[in-house]
Amino acid sequence: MLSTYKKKPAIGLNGFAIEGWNAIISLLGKRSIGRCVMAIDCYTGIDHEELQNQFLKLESDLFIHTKDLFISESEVEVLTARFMTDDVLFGYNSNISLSEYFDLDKLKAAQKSVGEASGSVIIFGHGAQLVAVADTLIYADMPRWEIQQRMRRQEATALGIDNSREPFSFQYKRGLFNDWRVLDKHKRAIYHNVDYWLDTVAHDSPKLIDRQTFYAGMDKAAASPFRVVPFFDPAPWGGQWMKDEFALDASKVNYGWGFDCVPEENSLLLDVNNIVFEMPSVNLVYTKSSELLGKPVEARFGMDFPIRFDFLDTVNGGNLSLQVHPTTQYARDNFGLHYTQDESYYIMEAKENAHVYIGLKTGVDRHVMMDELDKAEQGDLVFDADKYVNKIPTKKHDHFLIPAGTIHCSGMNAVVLEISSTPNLFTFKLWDWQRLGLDGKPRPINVQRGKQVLNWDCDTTYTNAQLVNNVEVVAQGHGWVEEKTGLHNSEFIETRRHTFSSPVIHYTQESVNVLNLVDGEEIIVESPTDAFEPMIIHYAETFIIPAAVEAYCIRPHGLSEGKECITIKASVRI
Ligand SMILES: O=P(O)(O)OC[C@H]1O[C@@H](O)[C@@H](O)[C@@H](O)[C@@H]1O
Repeated sequence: MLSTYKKKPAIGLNGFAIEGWNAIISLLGKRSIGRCVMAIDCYTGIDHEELQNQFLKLESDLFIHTKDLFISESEVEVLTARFMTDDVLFGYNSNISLSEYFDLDKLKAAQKSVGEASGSVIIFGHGAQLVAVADTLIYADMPRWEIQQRMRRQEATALGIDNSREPFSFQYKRGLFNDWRVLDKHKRAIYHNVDYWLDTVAHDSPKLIDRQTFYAGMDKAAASPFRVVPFFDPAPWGGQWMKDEFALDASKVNYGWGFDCVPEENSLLLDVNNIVFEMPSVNLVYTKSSELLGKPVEARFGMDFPIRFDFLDTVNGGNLSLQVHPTTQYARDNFGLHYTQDESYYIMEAKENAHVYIGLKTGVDRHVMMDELDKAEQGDLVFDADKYVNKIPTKKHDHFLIPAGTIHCSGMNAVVLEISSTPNLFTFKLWDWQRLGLDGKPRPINVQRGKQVLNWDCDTTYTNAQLVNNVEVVAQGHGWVEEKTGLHNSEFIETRRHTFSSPVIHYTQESVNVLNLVDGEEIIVESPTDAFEPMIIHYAETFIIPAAVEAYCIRPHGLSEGKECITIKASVRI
């Protein structure tokens, strides 16, 4: 089958971009002559040695690596212990600042030597800009998905600690709860000072763009429909649908997850005169928050992109773990989250026997059920999920609403488009069907935490009335129908489904819109006022419309011309 799903969407623009170390070092060499300070600040995940070796070629009179100015690794452990916690999966969101990683005496001595230097100075490493205000500031960025690949290959070190030998889940936990928060806070403070952005995702093929090009890319993305770069990962329950549909690596055992819109973790590509520059898409959220999110959304969520779209593929795979997500207060008290992991499952594809587990059966005895889950966690019992949880047969276009506290999981042989709030780690597994994780070990079960957040009022009656296919027609016209499909009234996301064979006008209404083409081969997104370039979208592609776009028109296109297509759109309820 020929896949139409685009895996490398890029925003095209003209600007300044160069590629290759020779070109980059030669350009920067011209800016590093005489009495001048150049700082190369960076994110985690970069190859420190590779970058240091390249910048040493500039033969500066003084070269400072900020790692030599940091407190010791054991002091970093102490500094971060409260946020790392003893839990194997969950930490607490850190409020540490990057300046706390510096040994003050060493920092002062370095600052003195920079002040006294008569020639060129290079300061390299995390927080380089905190050592001295540079004449030229370069930021070596790294998207989180690439960092995770490097963590798995033991190639990445954490902020102030070399934890590359630790299991991936520990490295990820330190990144998510501490390092990336610390570095994002620092990056937000220096965006406007950065002269050049450096992309070293592809080893040996670095790219550099300048400040004007960076902002031209941000301006364009914040004013047009765009896509982020999707990424895919195997899972213990993973399936085979995405492999074919998206033409993924056939040699992989399966693909479970497809992350199509998690801007904290996805990349954004800028195609600058045919040089494709990769950066974390969160740069757009941080530099264009009100244009992208909309002012009322920014007022509520700050610089968090609150909507997540991802795929869960269980076709010829298994059931997800039977699970529950924390209530808002629990997530706030225990993990320092501002909002919790509210979810929904939009069914993209379903084989004949597909089903979703959701909500408790009416009349279950909570004490007996919890006792059995406890025993199952100890390995003393095989938990009978069907006895306690509603198992609902499903078909394409069903929409299940899953507010925090709802027991749930997708069964095998379905493709779920998750339309959820952004947090995605906070899954309390209650039962994992006696199955091992991909590393051959049982995955952590959290019955004790689950007990504290399970919504026992969510029985069969409640589930059927409030969580399954709560569909209502809200508007229609010639050749189109708009339906509200959710989410539940205790979740902040609004979803609208449009079924159409003729053009449909949409309004962002001061919220970022996230959409997916859930039926039909191809549509085109256009501006009624020619304010942005038209964008073609194929089946299953997720795309983002910044709030600042205000009005946009979607119609069937190409192979779908004149045929019926269906989009699902999510926005923040204001
Ligand atoms: O990998 P398991 O725990 O089976 O779950 C798979 C996924 O299920 C979904 O409903 C979400 O809650 C995800 O956060 C979770 O990762």
